[in-house]
Amino acid sequence: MKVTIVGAGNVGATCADVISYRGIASEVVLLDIKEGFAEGKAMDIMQCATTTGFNTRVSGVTNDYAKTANSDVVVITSGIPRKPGMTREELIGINAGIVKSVAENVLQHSPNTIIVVVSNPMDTMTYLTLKATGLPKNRIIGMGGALDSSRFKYYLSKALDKPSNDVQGMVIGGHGDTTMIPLTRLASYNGSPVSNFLSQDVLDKVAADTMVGGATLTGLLGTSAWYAPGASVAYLVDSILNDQKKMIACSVLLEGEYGQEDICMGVPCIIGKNGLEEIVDIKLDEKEKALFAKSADAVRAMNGDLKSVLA
Ligand SMILES: NC(=O)c1ccc[n+]([C@@H]2O[C@H](COP(=O)([O-])OP(=O)(O)OC[C@H]3O[C@@H](n4cnc5c(N)ncnc54)[C@H](O)[C@@H]3O)[C@@H](O)[C@H]2O)c1
Ligand SMILES: O=C(O)C[C@H](O)C(=O)O
Repeated sequence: MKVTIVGAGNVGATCADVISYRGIASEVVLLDIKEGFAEGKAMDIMQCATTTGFNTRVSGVTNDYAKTANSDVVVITSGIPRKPGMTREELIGINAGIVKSVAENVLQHSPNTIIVVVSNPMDTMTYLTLKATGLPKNRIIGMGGALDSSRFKYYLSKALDKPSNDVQGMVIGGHGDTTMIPLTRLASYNGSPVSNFLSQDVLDKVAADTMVGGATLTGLLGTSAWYAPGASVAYLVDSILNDQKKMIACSVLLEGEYGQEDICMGVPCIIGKNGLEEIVDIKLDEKEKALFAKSADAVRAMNGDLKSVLA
């Protein structure tokens, strides 16, 4: 199976590293516009093959889309990341043009591919990719919820003082500091509701920390995060390539689901060899439904800024 990752920066290269290390795909192509950069990242990753024992072939190219031909999955991580103090939404001006041209280029050589959109503001970039390419909704998947959910489980595990892998939880809604919806009511510690162990105040703090999880890391690192983002993309790609049918919160086109139309937002999705295979209705309560509607209003307002790019 072949995966192309466009944008060999922090997230793209980490994703390539995790995919190869875990043997998720037989071939990974990294593509970047910076001369020699993807080639260098690929060479560095390939020099781990004997020490970590993987067989994936990783190569890098400078803007040569012919080398990406017949990819099963294409991941778009090209574009600029935010700096401390910025929101993801402020990236739209530069990233919209990049994402649109990248999506058009990859489809020329991989017309049947499934596209995973990572560049921010991710929900709007996913919507843009869908509108610009006209691909069916199952083949355009935005990655954000997998990452936000992993951060949610991290903060829950810290509050519980128990291992992350014993904690279950999901974040839906927009992938933004104010639009994410960590579902604390449904989160559990090995099947027991976390509210059995944590007070409402602590749960509210966990949700608040989760929502600004990316901003916190951006403040610490000076640019946005990459280890968990790269690993989250690899997790999603694994579910596609190996037809795992995992339920993962992904940004996909809603056509009535969760009360929304003509918008891409994070909802629980079954992800398999066809990409998006099902949107699962997890029965939100009235409060969660109201939060989802408010989140949708914000994402829709952001999508309004795409008019000139889509014209
Ligand atoms: N959805 C998420 O959960 C999530 C998580 C982390 C980062 N991100 C986003 O992913 C994007 C990348 O983040 P990063 O930290 O890897 O940034 P980065 O600056 O390290 O890497 C971006 C790379 O894209 C390349 N690039 C720019 N324009 C290109 C083009 N037209 N074609 C090919 N390559 C091009 C750059 O040369 C650079 O190497 C940002 O927009 C960031 O906000 C999203
Ligand atoms: O925070 C960012 O800007 C990058 C990414 O969306 C993240 O959540 O890490």
